[in-house]
Amino acid sequence: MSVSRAFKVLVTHPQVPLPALELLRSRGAETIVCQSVPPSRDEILQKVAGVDAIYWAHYQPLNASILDAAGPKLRAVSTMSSGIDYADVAEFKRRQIPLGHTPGVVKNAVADLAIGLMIAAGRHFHAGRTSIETSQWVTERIDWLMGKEIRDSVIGFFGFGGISQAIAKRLQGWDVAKILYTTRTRKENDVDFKAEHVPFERLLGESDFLVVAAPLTDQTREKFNAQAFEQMKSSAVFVNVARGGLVKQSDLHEALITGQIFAAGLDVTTPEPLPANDPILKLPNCVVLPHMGTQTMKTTIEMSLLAANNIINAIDGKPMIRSAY
Ligand SMILES: O=C(O)[C@H](O)CO
Repeated sequence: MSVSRAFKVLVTHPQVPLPALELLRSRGAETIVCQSVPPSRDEILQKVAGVDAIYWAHYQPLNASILDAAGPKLRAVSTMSSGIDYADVAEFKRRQIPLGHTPGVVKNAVADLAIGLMIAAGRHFHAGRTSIETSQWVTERIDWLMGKEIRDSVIGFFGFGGISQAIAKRLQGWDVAKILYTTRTRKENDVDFKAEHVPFERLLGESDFLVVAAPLTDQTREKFNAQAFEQMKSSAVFVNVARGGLVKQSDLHEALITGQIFAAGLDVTTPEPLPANDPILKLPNCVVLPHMGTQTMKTTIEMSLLAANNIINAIDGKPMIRSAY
């Protein structure tokens, strides 16, 4: 059933894919599209007054100041991201304003990238490239750039939602030794991936590749710190595709320098963007990417449509497809 009357949606970024805008418009939306790149808070605050819905397409704080500026007609907000650590979810709950986000559809693109990082870090892509650029291509050494294989390795996941499960599914054909994961409660479908639910200490102590794919919350913030790295194998490869805030980056830097762990692959850092002179970029055993896990056109369009459908459902008085609370 279509939405019966016109409603106004503020879209906070001019590059939201057209299919999502067309979907909103086909359901009666008047779309007010912000034009600034990067998005300007002033423009948002100026245009948001009186809208029925907000399509939040970037990572600026989504908090009471935006909700106040929107006013009493606001009935739906959806982000175009899976992670919503920049949103004040408690404030949405308090005001009973539906907040949607776009998990699920991001899993395949992020899983591909995570496996890329496992290989890139485990096999010294960064050091290899640097050695060419600095004329240090050491062909005479047999032990040069010796890396870690996924075959016969214990793969550990911190978090076992859609992204981890998409990685585990892909790895079924890679002859891994074991798949372990740590979450608050056991996932009933873990048998589908031959994965074992283990306490955090076992995950740290046994993983050859440890992949972080869990939301950033007060409970997970800086979970990977000096104490955690000390419990990991010196041969371990650490990969983070979640949020930089789950890792105490100075402790990771130390663990990589001292050989506490073997290597790291990071799609997310603190801060973002990472300054060009950040010490983590200088480490030969660390591959760093600029938070590009979902950056494929296919996934971006799926995320944009899910955000639009979240809004349409809420305006129709139905539950959002993926609600943040
Ligand atoms: O949360 C997400 O959707 C991805 O990390 C992109 O930010």
